[in-house]
Amino acid sequence: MRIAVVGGGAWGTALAQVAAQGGETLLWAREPEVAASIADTRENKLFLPGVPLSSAIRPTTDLADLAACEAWLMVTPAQHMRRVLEAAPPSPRALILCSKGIEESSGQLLHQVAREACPDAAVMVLSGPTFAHEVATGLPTALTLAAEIEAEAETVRARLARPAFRIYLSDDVAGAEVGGAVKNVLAIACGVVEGRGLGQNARAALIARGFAEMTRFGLGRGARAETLAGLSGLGDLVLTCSSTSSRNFSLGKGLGQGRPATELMADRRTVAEGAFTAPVLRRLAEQEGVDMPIVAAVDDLLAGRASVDAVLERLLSRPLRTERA
Ligand SMILES: NC(=O)c1ccc[n+]([C@@H]2O[C@H](COP(=O)([O-])OP(=O)(O)OC[C@H]3O[C@@H](n4cnc5c(N)ncnc54)[C@H](O)[C@@H]3O)[C@@H](O)[C@H]2O)c1
Ligand SMILES: O=P(O)(O)OC[C@H](O)CO
Repeated sequence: MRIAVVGGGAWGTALAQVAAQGGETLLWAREPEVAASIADTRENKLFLPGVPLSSAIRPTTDLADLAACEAWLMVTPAQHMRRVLEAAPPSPRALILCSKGIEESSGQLLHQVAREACPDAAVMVLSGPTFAHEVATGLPTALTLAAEIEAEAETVRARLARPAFRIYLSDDVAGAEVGGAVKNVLAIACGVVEGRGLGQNARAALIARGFAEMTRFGLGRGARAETLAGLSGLGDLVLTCSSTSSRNFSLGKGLGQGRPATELMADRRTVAEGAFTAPVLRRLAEQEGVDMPIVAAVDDLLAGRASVDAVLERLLSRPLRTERA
């Protein structure tokens, strides 16, 4: 199975590094300087500096080259995936979604976007606690590959899995996606706690109550509770809420230190998906009557509608209730 990775950011480059262990791997990058940097120096200086890359990664900026590959790993930012698929050659056999987010314009999860754009492809979701720089340097990592057609998923797993890149199969596509999308918003909230100096107790409370929000939203979208409690949900939530290696956590830390979102978002070349997921997730939750107060607080902070102290007071003055509510 010939693999193409679509997106030359940190995660696309790390995934190409894994796939290249099993044979030549195409890496489509939007930026000519990224393709040139990989071809000339075997390093993605812009998005994954300092990691020597395999000679089996073949960089390109031409989407037409994807036609030669049976499986595409989609690793563009979530808001750009549909446009890239529409500009690419006709459907591959397998489309493996590795981005984390919800399409703002349609409110769709990415597997729904992919099905619309590529109706003939077997659509899968690959997600879990996976900092790109750790994967690219071969540190042990485990993740979930969710697909409706198990045989296709097994073929993809056989091509990609390595001892230090452990892939667990699931048939809960929506569940694997919801976890990755929602945890980015919650990681911003945990960053705020860190930046404002609110303490470790507050961060643990946010993780647990944030997980309750993720579960409520996910169950409403047909996700299963055990998927949300697995690698792509709780596992990724714990990782991203605990480290400044997370771009989402770092963004939240800046907000907690009192810097405005506009300043923190200006000129950044890397993507903090939670900033794009928060408004659409809040909108969907309100439409569907799902209580997500932490997500709403992050949305207000990002939009500059409320200060850290105001959202904190709002969260702390909510009525006391049972834990399962
Ligand atoms: N970095 C990680 O550790 C990691 C791990 C798992 C999942 N992800 C997810 O992977 C996705 C990509 O993140 P990343 O970390 O590889 O990116 P990045 O922040 O390293 O780089 C930004 C990427 O956005 C692309 N981009 C910018 N504007 C674009 C446009 N108009 N059209 C298409 N692409 C455009 C750039 O080409 C580049 O590939 C995100 O959804 C992210 O949540 C990231
Ligand atoms: O740096 P972040 O916050 O985009 O997180 C990266 C990955 O999603 C962690 O699994």
